[in-house]
Amino acid sequence: MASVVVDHVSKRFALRKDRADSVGQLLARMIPGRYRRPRSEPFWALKDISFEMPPGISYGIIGSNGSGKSTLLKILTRTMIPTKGRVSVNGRVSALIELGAGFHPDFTGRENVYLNASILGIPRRVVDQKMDDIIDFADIRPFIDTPVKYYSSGMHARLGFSVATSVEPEILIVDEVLAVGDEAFQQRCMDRIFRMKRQGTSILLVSHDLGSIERLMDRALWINKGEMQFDGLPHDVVRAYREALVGEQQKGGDDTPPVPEGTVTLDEARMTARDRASEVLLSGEPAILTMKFSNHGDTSIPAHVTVKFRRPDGLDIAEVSTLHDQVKLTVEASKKTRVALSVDALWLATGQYEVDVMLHSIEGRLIAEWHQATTITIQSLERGGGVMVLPHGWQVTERG
Ligand SMILES: Nc1ncnc2c1ncn2[C@@H]1O[C@H](COP(=O)(O)OP(=O)(O)OP(=O)(O)O)[C@@H](O)[C@H]1O
Repeated sequence: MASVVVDHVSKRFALRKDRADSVGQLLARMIPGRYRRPRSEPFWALKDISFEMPPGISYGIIGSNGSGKSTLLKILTRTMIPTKGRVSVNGRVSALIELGAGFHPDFTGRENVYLNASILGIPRRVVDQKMDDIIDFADIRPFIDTPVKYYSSGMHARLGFSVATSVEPEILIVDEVLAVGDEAFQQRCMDRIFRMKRQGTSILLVSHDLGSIERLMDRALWINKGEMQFDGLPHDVVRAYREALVGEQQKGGDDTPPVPEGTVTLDEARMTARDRASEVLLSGEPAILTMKFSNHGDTSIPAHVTVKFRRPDGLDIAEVSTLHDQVKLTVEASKKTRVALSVDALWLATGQYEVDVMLHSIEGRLIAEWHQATTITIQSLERGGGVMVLPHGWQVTERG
């Protein structure tokens, strides 16, 4: 049985249309007998959404602002009732949806941990055992006995996330709240989410961080203006969503002229071992791909670089991009721009591999692509078949 079933769910809000056009109209409303009920119009924030999340499967939900993602999560956690359709959620749910939701402002952080846990049915004895971990992960020890109304939004988010993930849920539902924390904290959150996922927790994560959705989730859902646009593998959903975003940007009056062909050239692309002077790479060793671009035009071009590693038979092995990793880059006019991609380990089997390089403008237009910009040779000391070298170990235990 699926752990989450969303069955033809729609949600209608009443959108108030009672804008007063003048102070006179505003005052007139206050006169007894002249009060009119504000006019309202129905607004469907969700329209006929259906999907199923099997146990242990993690879903990322994406969509532009106001598309209905938070509304869907609120319906799943039963803080909101659907106008049509039904949801069923099987398993112990822990959710982090609104900043500080479930926190009582006058209670201290510690008291709120107990309060939250008791709502989730976690006994006090268990919370006592976990308290130190919860405080440490949230990194708020000096403030744990201070009422949460004095917490910053970052402290709220840290404590909320720490509690929600420390109670060993079967289903973890997280909205974009993580975005308020600093980058180091966001990284720790993503690491913890990933660890929980590996241990079997189903994650439902709303995020604008498309790279994390692609890396960490098993499936993705794109909600567009309240409607289900795409339910599929993260890579496919994210790609379709990105393409739509680029299309919209272009429609929205992107009048930067296309960069003429030949304006940017790739003068060099070379992959070498990071810690020794060698172009033959040992499988698993750190490596650096150095690219040198020349911009022969007289306008600097803010751009994104994408690098794709391929096997000569066309199998895509990996693709990375400054867009996904949110790295800013400008190919300066009449200059050379050096871009280095540092790779911690390429666990590839012995063989030759091809590297393609693409350059896009920030509006998403292809400026140039260099198919087989360089070739890399990998040598592996391991025997065995397959595409990759598997870092591994064996353990044999004799019994009896
Ligand atoms: N209680 C409410 N009353 C009226 N309209 C609402 C209510 N809650 C949400 N909406 C509207 O429903 C739509 C969907 O909102 P929702 O917060 O679910 O979007 P979202 O995809 O989570 O957006 P974001 O990425 O900005 O968080 C928006 O237009 C919002 O203004």
